[in-house]
Amino acid sequence: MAEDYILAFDQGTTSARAIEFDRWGAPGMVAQYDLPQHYPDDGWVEHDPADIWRLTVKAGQDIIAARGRPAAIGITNQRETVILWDRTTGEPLHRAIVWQDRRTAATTADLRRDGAEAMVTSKTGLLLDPYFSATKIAWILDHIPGARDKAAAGQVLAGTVDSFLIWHLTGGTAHVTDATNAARTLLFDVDRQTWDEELCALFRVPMACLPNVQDCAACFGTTAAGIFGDPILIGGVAGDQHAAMVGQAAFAVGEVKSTYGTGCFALINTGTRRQESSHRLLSTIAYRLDGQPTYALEGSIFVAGAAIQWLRDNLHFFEDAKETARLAAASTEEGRVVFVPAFTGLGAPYWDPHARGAIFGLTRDTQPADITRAALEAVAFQTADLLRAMRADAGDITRIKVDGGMVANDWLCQRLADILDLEIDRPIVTETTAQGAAVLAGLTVGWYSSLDEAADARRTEAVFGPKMRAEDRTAASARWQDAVSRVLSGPR
Ligand SMILES: Nc1ncnc2c1ncn2[C@@H]1O[C@H](COP(=O)(O)OP(=O)(O)O)[C@@H](O)[C@H]1O
Ligand SMILES: O=P(O)(O)OC[C@H](O)CO
Repeated sequence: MAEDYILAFDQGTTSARAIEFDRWGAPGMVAQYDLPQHYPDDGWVEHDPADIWRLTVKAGQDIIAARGRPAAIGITNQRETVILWDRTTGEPLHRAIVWQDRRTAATTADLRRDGAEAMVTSKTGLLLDPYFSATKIAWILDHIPGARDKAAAGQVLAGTVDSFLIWHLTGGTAHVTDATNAARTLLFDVDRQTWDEELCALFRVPMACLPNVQDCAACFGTTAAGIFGDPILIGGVAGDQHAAMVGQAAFAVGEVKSTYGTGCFALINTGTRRQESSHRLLSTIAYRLDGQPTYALEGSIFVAGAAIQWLRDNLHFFEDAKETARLAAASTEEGRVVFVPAFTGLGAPYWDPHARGAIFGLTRDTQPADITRAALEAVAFQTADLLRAMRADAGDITRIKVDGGMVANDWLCQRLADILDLEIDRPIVTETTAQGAAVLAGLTVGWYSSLDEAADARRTEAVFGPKMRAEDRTAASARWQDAVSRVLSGPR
């Protein structure tokens, strides 16, 4: 079925995936390769750009070898992660510094102490936290000998993972990104829709390093001959959480999607006028089409599925994440064990990069099943913290659309419904991130005339409703709040 499918790349934190989507939004063949993680120091997380490139190309080649040439390519990616590379050779200056990395916590704390946060938040919708790209770019420029001189001479290009991939896919001809990825850097004015001189000066990032910013559905370039055979148009790009808004068809004001992968990211559509948060949520771009941004409020949790991976890889509680549903159901303790997985600090609404993880309530008979259950419950409690802030900012929420690797877990979906006290709507296609990238590319090549037309593809597979007694929910939430208060680092 050559040219009758869109090839969507989902370059996530833990894997490089390529997925085939047809016109009706149905996924076909999937090629996936795990991405090696590097943890060189406490709170540091890196990826090798050569791995990101090699595994992405390999995944794409697998699909194209089996299915022929696609009509277009869509790209979605882990956000905030930055790569700097040489304009002539394409050689990276350093490993990618990943969104979870906290090495620049002192820089953002200093800037906050200097009173910069109000200006930064009003322009970017973000907060001063090491999560975002700007301080990571400056760190590489400051720590690689000669990098600042090279950047001053115009020899260094910087970008998020989409930008790095597109530059290489187009044979070094297109240095571009999309508005949603740009909006995560701390360097992009989300009202004026441009890189901002004052922000670039504050974070010491030369503007000349930054890519051109385009709509999410646009011509980003064509692949260089040879990588995937004949050239293919790259027609859609969005950060993964934004692509998931598209895949989940969360187009109406007030619609919420929450994605459960390595981390958890909940976004509520706030329409074409940007709304600022009064409760430490981020104000970001959901997607931008024809120059018009649609905005969202976002709550970001750094550790969701990553806690499951930690139980699997470090504590060897199980071999496959799938086993967690059975283990959690087998746990007989009633929520006495509370696990705060603040491995790399806490995100929204706490924003504490110095917090670290802890498990409370252990007794002589605590079993792996109890700790596994607590790891899944932590995902629900953290989402509850986000939704509390979201409701305070944006009004009532009665249903959320969920997706991501973790929502295959029925126990977790039921727990989410119980703790959040609302309906959890799980779609048939849970690869909504890649689906969103395919939809954006489909808009560019004329498969769809509007987002709404593409949205017809979304179908609900299951709805989980709350079953927990209100007093049990209140007691469980109080245990969680108490545990969180114990891991917060306090004023520094
Ligand atoms: N059945 C499951 N129950 C709980 N967690 C799961 C399950 N399946 C996968 N996960 C977790 O989900 C994450 C993978 O989800 P995915 O959406 O692929 O992540 P990412 O895009 O961040 O790489 C992993 O952290 C894994 O531990
Ligand atoms: O790769 P994921 O799916 O964990 O998403 C990472 C986020 O984009 C980080 O902000």
